[in-house]
Amino acid sequence: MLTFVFTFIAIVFTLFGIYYLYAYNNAYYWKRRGVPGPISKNYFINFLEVLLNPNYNGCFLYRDWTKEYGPVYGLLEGSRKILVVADLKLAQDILVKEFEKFHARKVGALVPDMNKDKGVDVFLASGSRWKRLRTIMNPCFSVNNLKSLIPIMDDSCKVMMEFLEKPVKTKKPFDISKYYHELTMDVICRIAVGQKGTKQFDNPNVEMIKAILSRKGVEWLDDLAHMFPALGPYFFKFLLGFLVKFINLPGFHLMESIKKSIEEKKIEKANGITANTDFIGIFIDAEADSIKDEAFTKTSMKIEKKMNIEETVMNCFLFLIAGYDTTANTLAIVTWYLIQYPEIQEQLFDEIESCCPDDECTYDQLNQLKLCEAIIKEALRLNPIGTLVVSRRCVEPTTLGKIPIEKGTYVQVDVMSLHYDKKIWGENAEEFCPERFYDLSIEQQMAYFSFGAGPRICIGMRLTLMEQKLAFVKILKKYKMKKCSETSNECKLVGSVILGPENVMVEFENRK
Ligand code: HEM
Repeated sequence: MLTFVFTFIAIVFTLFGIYYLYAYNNAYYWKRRGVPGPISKNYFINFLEVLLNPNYNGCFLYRDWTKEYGPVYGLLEGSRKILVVADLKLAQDILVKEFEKFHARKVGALVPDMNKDKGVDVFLASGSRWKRLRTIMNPCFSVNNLKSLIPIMDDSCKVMMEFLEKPVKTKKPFDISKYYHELTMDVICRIAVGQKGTKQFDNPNVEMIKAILSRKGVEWLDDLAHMFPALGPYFFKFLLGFLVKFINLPGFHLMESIKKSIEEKKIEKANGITANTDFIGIFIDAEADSIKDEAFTKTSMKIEKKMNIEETVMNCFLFLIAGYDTTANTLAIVTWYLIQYPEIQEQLFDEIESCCPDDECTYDQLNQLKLCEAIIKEALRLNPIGTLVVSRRCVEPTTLGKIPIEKGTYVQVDVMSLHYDKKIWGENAEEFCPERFYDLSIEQQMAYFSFGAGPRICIGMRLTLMEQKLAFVKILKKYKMKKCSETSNECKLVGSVILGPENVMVEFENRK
């Protein structure tokens, strides 16, 4: 027995020692290449700094380290080698010019296998598979399709206005971001997954997606998988598969309800009941069992405009996640600025009155709201809520500047630093100044990364701008939004992947 115990202890110590040597060696990876960067006190994982700081989003850490180490530095997240870039030329090289070498994203270890799994979404996909999915999705966001979605958005906005009457009547401050979250979930469920009619304040998906985005499920498994790559993703995927039998994971329920919606939609289509404007309709039209992707090139490539059923489910799921919190948080952030700058709010009201005189507005009228668009973009410049996803994985060895980049290395654009760079945005870089968006220099246009850049730029950008404009038209035509004693003095962002204010307390005053 004693021999067994000693052998066991010896094995554990040996394994730990081997791992420690591997991690120690890894920790100096960037240093050996002459690239500066933080070497973790525990040697192997800058990741721990991130994990131990759940309330301090990674994008703030990247910004702090840029101040300390300069615009290009290396770090480790578990075993992952990350080059952080706050240099505009390099960022453009990665996202645009050298896209063929950086067409993959930085994604978690437990996500589906791009080459083997049948269900992969456009966000996770890379190479030919990404190009095929993106090509099929583009029609969802064409001008004609966006125009056809306006009546649905308009209806959801009207319902939000009815809900808003209650807190306004009480004349007490209230948190407007709750209403925005209900609105944006309503819109995305109606246009993406075939929800019939409105479900505001009665939509279980709101809480479900909040839970998914807050990473309170089994995301620690993903972190562990990055720290112990020698165990391989299959070990952790197996563990995940085992755990989901005991843990109530919100993602799985949502997936089931999406599958049900797809089946219903297929029956409706077979009976000629529905039009093809919603996203499921467009995806179903592309449905096929066998798909053959060609080798990836940036330009010449034959694309099969087909999608299997598993991809349809995954992409509908993605749209719910990508289109809900982002839009709601931006509406909340913009509202915070509008109540801090009442004179800008009044200019916006004048613009709305002049461009959209009636209760209902058209796509072209919404397009004329230049100040509104500038306000949204400036609020997102100062508060880039999705910057962690502006990252790529190198798929072919190359050099960036003078730094050799191995296949498999990750690059992360430090959007926060670039958006506040005085050399690019001028001395007033830290101020809220929407007019700057009327006349951006080429350099400023290239340095604006709130929606990413290059071929993988946010596919939903025009949709979210349209939805937000419509929401502000409805609200500002009826109310003045005002600061109150409970309004926070700063727009402090919280969150794990997508950032947003914890709340935005406001008071509304009737205009008439
Ligand atoms: C204010 C709202 C939004 C913000 C700030 C935002 C931001 C972003 C960012 C930063 C990216 C990464 C781009 C890159 O890597 O270069 C992205 C990608 C993406 N976004 Fe958005 N987004 C918003 C709204 C939406 C909406 C409404 C949808 C869909 C309904 C959407 C769908 C997507 C998808 C599918 C991708 C992945 C594109 C690809 O990999 O090809 N987003 N978004």
